[in-house]
Amino acid sequence: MATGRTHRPATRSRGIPEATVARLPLYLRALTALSERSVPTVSSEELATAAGVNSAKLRKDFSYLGSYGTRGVGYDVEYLVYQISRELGLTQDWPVVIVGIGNLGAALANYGGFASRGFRVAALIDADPTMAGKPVAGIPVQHTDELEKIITDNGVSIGVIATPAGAAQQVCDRLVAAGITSILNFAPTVLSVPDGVDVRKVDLSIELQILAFHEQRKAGEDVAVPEEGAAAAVPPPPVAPHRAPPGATAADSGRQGPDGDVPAVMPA
Ligand SMILES: NC(=O)c1ccc[n+]([C@@H]2O[C@H](COP(=O)([O-])OP(=O)(O)OC[C@H]3O[C@@H](n4cnc5c(N)ncnc54)[C@H](O)[C@@H]3O)[C@@H](O)[C@H]2O)c1
Repeated sequence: MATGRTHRPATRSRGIPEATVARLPLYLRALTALSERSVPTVSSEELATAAGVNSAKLRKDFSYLGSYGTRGVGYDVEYLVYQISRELGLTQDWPVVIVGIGNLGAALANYGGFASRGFRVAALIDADPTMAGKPVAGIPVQHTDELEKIITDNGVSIGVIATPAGAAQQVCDRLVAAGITSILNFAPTVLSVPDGVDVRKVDLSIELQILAFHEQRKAGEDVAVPEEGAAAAVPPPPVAPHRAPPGATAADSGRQGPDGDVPAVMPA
């Protein structure tokens, strides 16, 4: 039965803060680009700019990895790629199942970026019997009746939910009961999971709502300042009806900070 925690601890094992963990993929993406250009070393400032993070924060983050760079030389790009990949668990292959192969599930299945980052789509699962056996991205869709067997047979620990919101909790419960311990949820609903199961939520509409908030603010700032004495006749700028997403912090709902590191996609 799925109950309990829907949030995550502030720190993970080995004392790496969750905020640092959330920035590691940004460093890795920037480092991978440098590696592809055969750049051997990079300074903390250059890497911070490429990753969109403040350089002092970057140095602090890397200190958790035991990586301090060399004065006057910087960081060894290849070694940092290895170190961060190892820390993120990307030096091994992660089979992933996607449940709900509609518009979004099919798009995710077709996304080439998973495989290049070590995530192999092991199976596609859908409740619609007419889809069973039909290939999507070259993988035959399997019926939800097979869900538990698929997860066991493939040793899957990461599940992606792309079903309608109303089905997501039930799908989540089945995934967890079958042994899934990490879930990426695209359905617009809050999932309840037992301790030991991590949930990350992706909701593009929340991102758009936050952008709408800022657009509204900008429009308010553009309203001409009235001449003295006329102020009382002019209504104040509109108050944004922004509601913070579940789990969002004050920093999340604010504008992008000086570090430029507010993720485009909110953590669960
Ligand atoms: N997070 C985001 O930014 C984002 C963006 C787009 C869509 N969504 C959400 O993603 C979900 C899917 O959207 P879509 O446009 O692909 O919808 P869709 O209707 O095209 O696809 C949904 C699929 O889920 C299957 N399904 C339904 N119940 C199921 C169950 N119990 N088990 C397995 N499969 C089941 C359906 O057969 C269908 O193939 C929705 O919840 C939608 O709101 C999220």
